[in-house]
Amino acid sequence: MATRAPKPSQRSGGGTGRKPPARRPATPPSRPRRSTRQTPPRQQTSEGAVAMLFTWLGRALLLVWRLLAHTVGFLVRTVGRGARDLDPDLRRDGIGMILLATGLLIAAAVWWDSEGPLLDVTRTVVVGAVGAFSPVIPLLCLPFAWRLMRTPGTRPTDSGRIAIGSAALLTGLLGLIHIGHGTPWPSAGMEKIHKAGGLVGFAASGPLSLLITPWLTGALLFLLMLFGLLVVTATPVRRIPERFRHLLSSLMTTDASPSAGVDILDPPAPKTPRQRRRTPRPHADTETRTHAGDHERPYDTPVVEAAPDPEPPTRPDPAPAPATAEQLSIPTRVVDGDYALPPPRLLNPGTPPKHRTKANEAVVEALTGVLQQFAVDAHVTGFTRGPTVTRYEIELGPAVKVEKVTALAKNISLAVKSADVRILSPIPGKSAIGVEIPNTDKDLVSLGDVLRSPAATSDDHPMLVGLGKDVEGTDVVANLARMPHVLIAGATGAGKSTCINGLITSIMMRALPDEVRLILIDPKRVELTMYEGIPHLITPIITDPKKAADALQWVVGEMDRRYDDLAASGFRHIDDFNAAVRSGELTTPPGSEHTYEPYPYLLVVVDELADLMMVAPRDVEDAVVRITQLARAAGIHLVLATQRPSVDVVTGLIKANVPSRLAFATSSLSDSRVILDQPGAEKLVGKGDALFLPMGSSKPIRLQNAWVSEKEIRAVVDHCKKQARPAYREDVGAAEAKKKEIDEEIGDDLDLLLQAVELVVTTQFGSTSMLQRKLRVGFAKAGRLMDLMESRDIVGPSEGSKAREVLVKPDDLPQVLASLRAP
Ligand SMILES: Nc1ncnc2c1ncn2[C@@H]1O[C@H](COP(=O)(O)OP(=O)(O)OP(=O)(O)O)[C@@H](O)[C@H]1O
Repeated sequence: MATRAPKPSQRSGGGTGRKPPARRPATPPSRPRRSTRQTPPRQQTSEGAVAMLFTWLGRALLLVWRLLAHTVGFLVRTVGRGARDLDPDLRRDGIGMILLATGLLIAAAVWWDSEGPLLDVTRTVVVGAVGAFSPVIPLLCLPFAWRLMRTPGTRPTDSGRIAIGSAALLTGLLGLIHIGHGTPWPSAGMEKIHKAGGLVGFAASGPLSLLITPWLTGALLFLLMLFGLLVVTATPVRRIPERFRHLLSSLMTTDASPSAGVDILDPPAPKTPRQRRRTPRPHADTETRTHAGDHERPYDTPVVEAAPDPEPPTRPDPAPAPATAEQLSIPTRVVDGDYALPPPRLLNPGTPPKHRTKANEAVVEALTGVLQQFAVDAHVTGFTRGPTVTRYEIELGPAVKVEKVTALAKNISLAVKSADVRILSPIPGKSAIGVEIPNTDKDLVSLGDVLRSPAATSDDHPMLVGLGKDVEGTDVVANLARMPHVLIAGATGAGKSTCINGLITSIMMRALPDEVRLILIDPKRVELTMYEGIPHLITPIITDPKKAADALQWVVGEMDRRYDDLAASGFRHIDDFNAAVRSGELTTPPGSEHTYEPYPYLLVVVDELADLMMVAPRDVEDAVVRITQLARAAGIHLVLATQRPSVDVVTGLIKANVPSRLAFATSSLSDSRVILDQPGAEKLVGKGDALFLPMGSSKPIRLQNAWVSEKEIRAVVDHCKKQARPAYREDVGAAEAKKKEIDEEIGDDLDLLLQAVELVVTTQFGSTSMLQRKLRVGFAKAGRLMDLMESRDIVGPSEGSKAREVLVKPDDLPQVLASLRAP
């Protein structure tokens, strides 16, 4: 966890230059104080003179080095001014190329002893500096150049860290090599220096060996090497065990995690489908798992347990399949032969997370300043940096009201120059107030990193998707099958579409088409078109809102069919049913035309619920409610997204039945209330900053949604399309509409129906209340008459409070009446 206590000087607000407060808060005795350093008395030993000599020697060397560095720096800066306008990627490529050229030059000078004045100088400098290590230098240039060119978004801070770490690593190593060769001094001849650790090796080990013996010097140099290694790999000492675990887990799983330091390598090939066949996991628990590489640490993310099934599923003798149940309604065999999942390398790594930056320290100072100005006895005791926001922890002194800090929200906003300050009181699980402030230097969270994290690779459930990283930098994944339905909302530009792309890409990356099938509804016609033709689809992408409403009706029918199979076979959940079918335990009786096959999960994604609700509010609401109430056990799950989270789109009924919510930045507090039933989303900063409220949880988790670019999506889509073609169901959104002939039996209502048709067609006004008034019937009867007319294409579908469209012209009335009278 990246919680760090600020420096004592920051806590006291020493650096702010503000007047001391009238009443200074008493610092609790337990708080660490600034340590006063004791300078040990100087020892006047005989070694003192030698030490002094080396100190001066060291200073002189440092002076020469600085002079050299400034000169080179000046030259580079002169060139750099022009280069500053270059695209960062081009700049990185340029540096990479220079590194490659340098490697080639050194290889020519050192490996092949080639002739030429520049090569002679290179040889003298390189061999003189690093001695026996010089043949390795060209090899080192290659990975560094590769990393620069391959890793987008490498920050200057990373380059600086890697340079410092490598320098320490190399110095330690050269010193050890020098000691290994008997620590020769230059006075013994440069030949010996060249064969040992070179001048750098000598500088690191020679003088020190005189002072503290070669053995002790060796030990110190070893520690220096170790330090260098930790700096290069950005591993604090306390995280060494965790890094080892990462390394082990990435060796044991097929995916290589870039966090394990292997981002320059292509991860191993994905599992074959046969390897990927899995035993379905228990479905009863609902969980959202997060992982930071260390399970030992407590995490805030709730693990939500839904009520377990009261009894395990029974395995009755296969009963005859019900007559109404169709053959498996989704063709499951879309895959001929082996289907390889897309390789993880198709998704790019993000930027490496930073745990502390100057911006964070400036905010700690500003917060401390505000607390002091208002004489509140409270202290900033640490902070946790996430990719988008940092959570600063404030602990109160004794008998200080929480309101004293929360009332300062606007002053804090002013001090840290950000309108999006969110105060958490308390931080869940801590007796501290949290102040979440957006980072001015954000990190990019990539879907690739989340899907390669142990949180995702440790579970091979096909419906597991990568969501992003929480405020502590922990990877957040979620199993859509256990959510079991999710509502995604947020203002335009807040990151909804990116999130939906992340969900669909996760499915394509992890699930075979036989395991998860998709229905994508995109009335906006722009967001989801790039998925057209992937083998997971069971119908082309639906863009017509009317067809979308019919498709939802089809899903209801599909759900009923699955329930029929479940009821006939005595299973309570599709996972158990599938397991029994796969193991051969469940078969239909001999002679039956019906065969059991595993049902794939069916994921329905609606990108813009508002467009559907405008066209057929009642039908859409009915279908959504029915699906969300029942479909979980049938393996059918909904993702509903909207940028208009108003009550007419996200109705009370829909809200009550869609338990998981993901809120991106909303434009108002009331929108936040509609999605989350609480404020908070209006304070989000956009661009994927989100609040996730999993089913059963009352406290939302703040997370930075994972980014996936269009280019990456296209690569994954292309891969999937090359593996298999979609097998579309013709009846989705069409045949199922026929199901609307709910009231085939006109029965005793024929006379009334004829009157109603006459009325509606002659007036060309399809209103239920008109039928009520003119025919003197109740609301239920008038509604039924309208449904009968809709199922016979006399009127169009319901349009909410508006009258229905009348589809029959007055001229055609006699014909229609005659067909109704016909038996
Ligand atoms: N997870 C993310 N990480 C980084 N940047 C993001 C992320 N999500 C969104 N963005 C940025 O925000 C912009 C808008 O995102 P997106 O198109 O997903 O928003 P939206 O809510 O779907 O908007 P609309 O409703 O208009 O389609 C993106 O182009 C990108 O620059």
